[in-house]
Amino acid sequence: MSAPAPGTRRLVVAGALLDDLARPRLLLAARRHRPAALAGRWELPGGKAEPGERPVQALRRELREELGVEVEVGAELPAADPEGWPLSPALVMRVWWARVSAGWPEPLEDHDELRWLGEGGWEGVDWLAGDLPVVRGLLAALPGPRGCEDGTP
Ligand SMILES: Nc1nc2c([nH]c(=O)n2[C@H]2C[C@H](O)[C@@H](COP(=O)(O)OP(=O)(O)OP(=O)(O)O)O2)c(=O)[nH]1
Repeated sequence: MSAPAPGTRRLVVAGALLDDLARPRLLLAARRHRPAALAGRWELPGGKAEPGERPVQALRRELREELGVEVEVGAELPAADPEGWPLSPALVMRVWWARVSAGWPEPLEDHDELRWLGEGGWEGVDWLAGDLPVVRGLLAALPGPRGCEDGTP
């Protein structure tokens, strides 16, 4: 299959919401209840950027609409593809580390459950297929013995 032409996929933005950006332990996962084809599967909260909308601005809007929170946005999780993490032939996703700065996350729109996944449990829900490499990328990017560094002081 040939790669999609650059810029033809719709951008999805998502937050890897942590309890603490400097010493992450908990990651927030959200279970979709719609559409039917995705219901019951878990994802990172976020959504589609509108045409002309800056990606981080879109992320803040989506998290406000979906979870009712304001966030501190950290670094982006780099993907091998400069456009982001492929989700489907039509969708590509960019992901930022983030932390809730105001409010408490509630499943207000597309989700019926939110779960803070603890250490060792980040892969333990039924993620949407495109999210598995992302979650592994998040784990690999964690500092210290859990991640790509060997933890040697
Ligand atoms: N938000 C989010 N969407 C994901 C992830 N993984 C994944 O495959 N997707 C897919 C599911 C959807 O097909 C698409 C995101 O669309 P969405 O329905 O959340 O977008 P939206 O809130 O802007 O809603 P709409 O405009 O389509 O009504 O990307 C993920 O981790 N987070």
